[in-house]
Amino acid sequence: MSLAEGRIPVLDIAPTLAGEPAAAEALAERVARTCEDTGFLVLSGHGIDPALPAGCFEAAARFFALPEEVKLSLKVGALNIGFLPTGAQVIRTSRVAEVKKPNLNESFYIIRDRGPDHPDILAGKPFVAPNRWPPGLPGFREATLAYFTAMEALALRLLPVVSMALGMPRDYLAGDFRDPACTLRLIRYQPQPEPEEGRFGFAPHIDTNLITFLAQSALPGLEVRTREGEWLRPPAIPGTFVVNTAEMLGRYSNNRFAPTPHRVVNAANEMRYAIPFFFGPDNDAVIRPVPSCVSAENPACYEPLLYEDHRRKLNQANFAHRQAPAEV
Ligand SMILES: O=C(O)CCC(=O)C(=O)O
Ligand SMILES: [Fe+2]
Repeated sequence: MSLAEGRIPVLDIAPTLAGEPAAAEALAERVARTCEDTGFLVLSGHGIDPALPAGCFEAAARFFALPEEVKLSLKVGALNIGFLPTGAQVIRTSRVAEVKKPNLNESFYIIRDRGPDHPDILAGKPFVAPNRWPPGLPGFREATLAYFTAMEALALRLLPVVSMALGMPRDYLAGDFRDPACTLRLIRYQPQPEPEEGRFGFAPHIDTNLITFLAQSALPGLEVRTREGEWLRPPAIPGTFVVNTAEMLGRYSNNRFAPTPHRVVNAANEMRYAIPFFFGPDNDAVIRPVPSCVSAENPACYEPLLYEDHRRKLNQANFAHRQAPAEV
């Protein structure tokens, strides 16, 4: 086994999903060890029909091939729902690197699908609004939502493993994930065959949710920074998912499972596509370090945090169109 494979292990979750005795405990142990190190792992045996990510990648390619004016008519507004053109995201909140140049990607964000008369929308709940579906793309909505639904279900089935990896009872986190804030982001990266200082498909960053699921992209480009400062590529095994820990798991674990910086450079001569699924807590969940990760010697590093407050702050910092002109 190469060093990279050892630090980003491939974990077969089929025994856990089948409910085999002691499988979830054994998986939780391996997850914990990896989360203490790189925070990246690869899932096999997940039971997701390969047609679902394939259909979502295909939908992404069809969307980004639309004329620019059609895509711009779906441009994100106050919330990250819809189209984010190239150049609109600068990771100002990165603690990893000073990032000044915009990412060389364009994105399309989809959240849980709610019609305009959905009770959450009528109630004015924060961070909910109808999705912005592109016209003239038959099957796009169905393919992306089928993928969204399958990934949310998988994430919820793994939540007990995350609780156990934290050293808590299997249902400990369930109360914070009754209506989890999930986002499916379709991404197209421009080719970047010539390296350029400080220019990335996606600049070094950590994810801000709980855990992220990445169906394997057809092209390489994703790199993960170890604590020693080396950049590793996760094993690119077709049909698996790369999973990474994000900021809220860092908070729950009182930094025991600190999220790991990662970046994307698409050095190929063609477009690279990615379809990350971001799984996060309920918007009204209050994230606190869990008791098993706090002690007299290791006091809580974080105050309780309302997840929607966290999202509000990020929403303003990283996206050019939501900033006061003086800050841009
Ligand atoms: O494109 C990828 O492989 C990773 C994308 C990513 O890190 C993100 O969207 O947060
Ligand atoms: Fe990321």
